[in-house]
Amino acid sequence: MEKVSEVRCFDGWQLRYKHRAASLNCVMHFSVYLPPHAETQRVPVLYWLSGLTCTDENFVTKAGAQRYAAEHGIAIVAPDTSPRGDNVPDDPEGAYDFGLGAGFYVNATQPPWSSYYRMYDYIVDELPALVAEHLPVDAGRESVFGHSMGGHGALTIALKNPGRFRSVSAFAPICAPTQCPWGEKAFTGYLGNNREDWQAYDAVELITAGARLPPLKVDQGRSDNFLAEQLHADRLIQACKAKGIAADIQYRDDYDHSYFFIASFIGEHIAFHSAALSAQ
Ligand SMILES: N[C@@H](CCC(=O)N[C@@H](CSC=O)C(=O)NCC(=O)O)C(=O)O
Repeated sequence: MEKVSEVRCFDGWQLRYKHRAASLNCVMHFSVYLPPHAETQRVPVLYWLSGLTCTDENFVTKAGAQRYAAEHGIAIVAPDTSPRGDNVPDDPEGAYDFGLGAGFYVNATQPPWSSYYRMYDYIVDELPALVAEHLPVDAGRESVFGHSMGGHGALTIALKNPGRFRSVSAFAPICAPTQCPWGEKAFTGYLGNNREDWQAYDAVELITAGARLPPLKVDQGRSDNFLAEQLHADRLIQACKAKGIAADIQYRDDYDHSYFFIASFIGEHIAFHSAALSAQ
């Protein structure tokens, strides 16, 4: 992989890399924050999955996470949200909720998407292997968090890999993508018309089917324009309750879907992950 930028930040480094991604059949960029502790030791690593329309840079420039990552001695890896490049197919109408910037963290099975859109494999296998090979992280101490489409990604990746992640958290996640317009459009395109195939990437369905979760924290703004139609936090609360899963899922009055909301609670999320990542 090739470093494309480095900036000093809270005595650590905000870094950006590019590399050829075999799982996505294209060149990808990702960002990494390394805390000061990484100069002398391997540090735990937290993967941030962004939402629709984002690249790896939205989180880096808007969430204000670096101060907290530096305090807790945690690296944060922020990947892009889809394969990229002139050859990569996009939504035929250029819509923001499918194709470029909207990979939904699944492995597409339908052509032409299946030749590039394998974001699940990229996030679960290829990127962590690359990070562990080249950066001073402790690959045995990993957690995952994300926003909206990325919150869906974080939840489903934690659910599908029991024992791998120490903790999972999400801001305004798409909790039941098989039951909302964003998810129905994306899953029809990437996975085909058989709705049974979609369930493997639906957090509420996976929890209801008995999948295990590490400690879970979710924040959801009550003034989020997408809450009623797309996100369905109540269904996540109900699914956890039905399975006796003790999750910290909170509604936040007046907060919307934006990075202002994320920046307001990012410190609490990183402290939550730090507790799990530092436990023996
Ligand atoms: N049409 C809107 C919707 C895009 C949007 O709100 N994107 C969110 C994530 S939504 C779910 O995955 C986002 O994080 N945007 C980037 C940002 O920096 O705020 C639009 O295009 O605005």
